[in-house]
Amino acid sequence: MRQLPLEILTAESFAAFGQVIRADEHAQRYLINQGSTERFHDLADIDTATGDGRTLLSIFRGQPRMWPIQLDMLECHPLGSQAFMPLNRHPYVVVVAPAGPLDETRIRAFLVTDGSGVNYTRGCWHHPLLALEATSDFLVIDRGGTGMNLQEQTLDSPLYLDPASL
Ligand SMILES: NC(=O)N[C@@H](O)C(=O)O
Ligand code: NI
Repeated sequence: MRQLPLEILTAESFAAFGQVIRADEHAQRYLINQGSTERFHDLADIDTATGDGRTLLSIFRGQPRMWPIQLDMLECHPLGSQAFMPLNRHPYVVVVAPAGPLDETRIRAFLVTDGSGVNYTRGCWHHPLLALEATSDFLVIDRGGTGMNLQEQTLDSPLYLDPASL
């Protein structure tokens, strides 16, 4: 079983898979509401318009995964993007690979500990939600509508997330 190291999530390291959603100094931001509110503007490319697509806003309540964490499959959404924004500060793990035919050598894992969210681009391979430490709620924005928007693939070689790489 191959160990998959956990990387730190940055906009640059995640660029091939989508956007990092973070209210920080890198965002386009400006004051609104007579200066009482700061808007961190347009943080992710929400892509749900394919076909009769419409944008869904949901909450996913993820149960914490227990170590060792074995990964046997990835999935992708060929018709739209999918964004996850944590509603608490519990850590979680994002496992991704570039869109297109799944190349298992290009699977990467990111540990998120600062409350940042992620938006997977349309077709980006990812593992279903991997919450850690506690039951965790995530605001999820993805595509509703007709068409098969979930493709799953079993890995030829299962992977283990390597906690020692933290
Ligand atoms: N299937 C579903 O709605 N959830 C997955 O897409 C996921 O990425 O968690
Ligand atoms: Ni998904």
